[in-house]
Amino acid sequence: MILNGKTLSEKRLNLLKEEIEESGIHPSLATVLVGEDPASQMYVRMKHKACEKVGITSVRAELPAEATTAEVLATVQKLNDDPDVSGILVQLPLPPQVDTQAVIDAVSPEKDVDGFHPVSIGRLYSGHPELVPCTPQGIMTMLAEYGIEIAGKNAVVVGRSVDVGRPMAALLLNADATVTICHSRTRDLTRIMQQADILVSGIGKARFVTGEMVKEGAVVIDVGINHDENGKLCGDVDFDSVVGKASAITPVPGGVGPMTIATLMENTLKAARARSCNPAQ
Ligand SMILES: Nc1nc2c(c(=O)[nH]1)N[C@@H](CN(C=O)c1ccc(C(=O)N[C@@H](CCC(=O)O)C(=O)O)cc1)CN2
Repeated sequence: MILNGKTLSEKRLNLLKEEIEESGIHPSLATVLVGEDPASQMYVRMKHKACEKVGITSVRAELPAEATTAEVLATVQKLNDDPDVSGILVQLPLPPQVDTQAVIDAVSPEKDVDGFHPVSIGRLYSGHPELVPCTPQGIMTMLAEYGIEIAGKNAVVVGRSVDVGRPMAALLLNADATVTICHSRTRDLTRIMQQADILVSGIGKARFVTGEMVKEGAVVIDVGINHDENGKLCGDVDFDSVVGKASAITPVPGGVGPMTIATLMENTLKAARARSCNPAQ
């Protein structure tokens, strides 16, 4: 079974549009883009397009590639203080001179629609998530929508990044999977991957995961955004060699990526709802 993130995200966005119309709430998302990285520019454009589709107001802050940490922090602070903004998204990666963690820490936890703030991460790891990072939450939505059971399964997450690997592991743990996180220093990586009922790869190596690394019937989730030697977009998973072995697999493109955007829209409504209950925030 191929898990179609493109179709599913469209379905979720249509539902969200209705929900927003009926809610009487006016969510708004502010994006912060520093520099002119073409991929980041494209992702930000996709986010604004999704906002338009579902009825979320969106505003953009753009800073030059040479912006300092202080300048980015001042932009975030302005958005924190703006009562018309319900969610703030700082597009990553930031240029090397900017202190990324300081910027993440500066976003008000109530507006942290990316779910990267330490408060959001703490809530997630304590088993009481509120705003959860969009890519892993999008994967959980996908698993639920396709009726894939998680409780009691062996889940292996390859990659320990703050935006994908770590929150993914926490979500799977909260859903009662037995979770192993692998990383660059993991020994016997192939043997561990072969034991996975659910395998999530977010390591950023083009077509690294091949058929012999995957257990028969495994669910394989590909978070990779890579380009192969011909410049073609591809994931971490060698789709052609894995598709025959997996019981379910996400393609790249058209798998996890669109779910990231749909989840961002859902998080923005969630943040706006919380503010409407507690306008003093
Ligand atoms: N602040 C954040 N920065 C980044 C995040 C994030 O969640 N928050 N994630 C990634 C990039 N990203 C969103 O920002 C993202 C990546 C890919 C897609 C997507 O839909 N990709 C398409 C293919 C698009 C193409 O043609 O290249 C797909 O997979 O089908 C959406 C969002 C890093 N930064």
